[in-house]
Amino acid sequence: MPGCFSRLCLRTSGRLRAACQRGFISDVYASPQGSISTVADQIAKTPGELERNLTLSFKPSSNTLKQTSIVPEKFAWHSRLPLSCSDRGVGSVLPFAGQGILYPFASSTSLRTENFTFRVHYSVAHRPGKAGSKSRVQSDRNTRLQPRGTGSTRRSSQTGKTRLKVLQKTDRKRAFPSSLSPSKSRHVTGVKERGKRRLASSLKPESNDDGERIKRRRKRIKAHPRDITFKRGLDPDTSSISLPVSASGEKAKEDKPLSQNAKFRQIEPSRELLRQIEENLLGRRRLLEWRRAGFDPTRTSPLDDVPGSKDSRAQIQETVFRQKLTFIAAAKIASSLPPTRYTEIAFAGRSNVGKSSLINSLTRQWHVARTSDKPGLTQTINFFTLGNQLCLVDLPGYGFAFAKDQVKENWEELVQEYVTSRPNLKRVCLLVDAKWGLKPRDQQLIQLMESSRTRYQIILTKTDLLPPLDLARRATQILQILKDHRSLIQPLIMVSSKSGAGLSHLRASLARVVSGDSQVFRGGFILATSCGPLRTDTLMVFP
Ligand SMILES: Nc1nc2c(ncn2[C@@H]2O[C@H](COP(=O)(O)OP(=O)(O)OP(=O)(O)O)[C@@H](O)[C@H]2O)c(=O)[nH]1
Ligand SMILES: [Mg+2]
Repeated sequence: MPGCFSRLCLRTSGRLRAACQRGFISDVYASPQGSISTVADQIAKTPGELERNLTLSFKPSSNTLKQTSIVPEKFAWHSRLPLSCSDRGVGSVLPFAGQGILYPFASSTSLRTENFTFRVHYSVAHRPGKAGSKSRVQSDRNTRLQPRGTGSTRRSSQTGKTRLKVLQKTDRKRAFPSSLSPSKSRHVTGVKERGKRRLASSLKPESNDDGERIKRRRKRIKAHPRDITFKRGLDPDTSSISLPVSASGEKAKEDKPLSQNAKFRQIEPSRELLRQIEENLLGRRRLLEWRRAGFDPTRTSPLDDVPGSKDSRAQIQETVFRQKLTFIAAAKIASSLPPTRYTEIAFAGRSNVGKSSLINSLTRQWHVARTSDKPGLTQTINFFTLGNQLCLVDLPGYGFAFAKDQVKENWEELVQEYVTSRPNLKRVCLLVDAKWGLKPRDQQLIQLMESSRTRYQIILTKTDLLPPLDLARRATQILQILKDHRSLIQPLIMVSSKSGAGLSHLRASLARVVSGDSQVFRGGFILATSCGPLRTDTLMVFP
């Protein structure tokens, strides 16, 4: 019985939470009010009485801990069973039996990181319907099946199971006075408890006596706005589209303008692009797929390793990217920019898009450029030399960042000045998060570079977070938006610093900057042609 408490959720005033999925707390959501650094527990997967230690390392920034509660987020059928919890950390715990909510009221107001160990005791009953395992939950669930005001059951004298039977009988009589076949009725009494619930809903009448269609209520799962686990990487406020059904039964498609999400899904990517994504294992993939292709998922940036190789550094194809990456200067103001000795390639984009990570993974020299999951870490223009030929420039990001407005304005102005007036800047790699696509601030920078004739190339990052089809749509969408831009350098390249997918393409493309034979192609994608999925020696352009 997997996934009993499939998600636990830690909330502080509804803003701070840690989600637990498939038995492990895997995602951590932080807020400006505090942060959780480590959460570890394995939640029950088998029926029975269980006790577990749930340890949270939590750093409050104000007296927020008082309101912290642990809530099983996805209420499973057994979640009404009593839970109990005792506290071995700071504060006390009030078990809220019957509701499945644990309230640890902590008295601590210190701003230090604290470890709280909760001894969570929960009893997990057998699944309803299995022999000898009728529980209180079962009858609770059955009670919920009963619509209000039917009057067909008497609470005091009937068990949940009997009530369900009576309810089904009366419902069927009303909806299908004579049409229900005997075989179907046998089926109704024969199926297990879970099946009964589905059947009961399927037996509901779809139209009344006048032939009018009755609106069926769609079940909407309300997710936390920052929870993108089951979303397809699109705008959070446009995730669910329901087309209303008019009285005549026609869908009012024309009346309502399509949402951003619906428009996005209408994009049809080309076959070449889809093939390229498949061949290079771009997009969100299972580890199994990586293994089948001969990659070792335990390595850093695994898809950037040629299968079977032991020395990953030696496998970097473009010789220029094998050389040592050295930090030489950081500029906060225009006057502190270093002299123009090297050919420069700059990495621009929104904060947290993965600029610094890309510089590290391109050279496979980790931790040279500093990275963080907090937007706004890079606040100066950082120059890194690669041998004596090339300089990779890590620009501060624009958009949301944890920095003062004045500081942000200063660095944004500096970036604009740098990309428009630096004489030895040969290319700007404009990084776009594959999940969010081009944003207005990206378009502003593009306009600026168009007017100053700075050459730029679009690099889609974090491609490992998106399903392959959505990734292809995103690439197509961006190329459509930018199809008439003159300074845009093709091809658009999709990479993931985490998985290493697409990095060899980017190296090949950037190596041309050094050799001086970069061209502006009009509308195309690159396709790798070689023996292995990532041995890209030949680049072809498909218009
Ligand atoms: N899943 C995934 N995460 C990534 C990828 N690239 C970067 N990240 C993560 O994104 C976060 C931000 O990365 P950075 O390289 O610091 O981003 P940045 O653009 O330099 O950010 P600023 O310096 O704030 O402008 C880090 O937590 C990285 O681990 C990627 O390809 N896939
Ligand atoms: Mg950075």
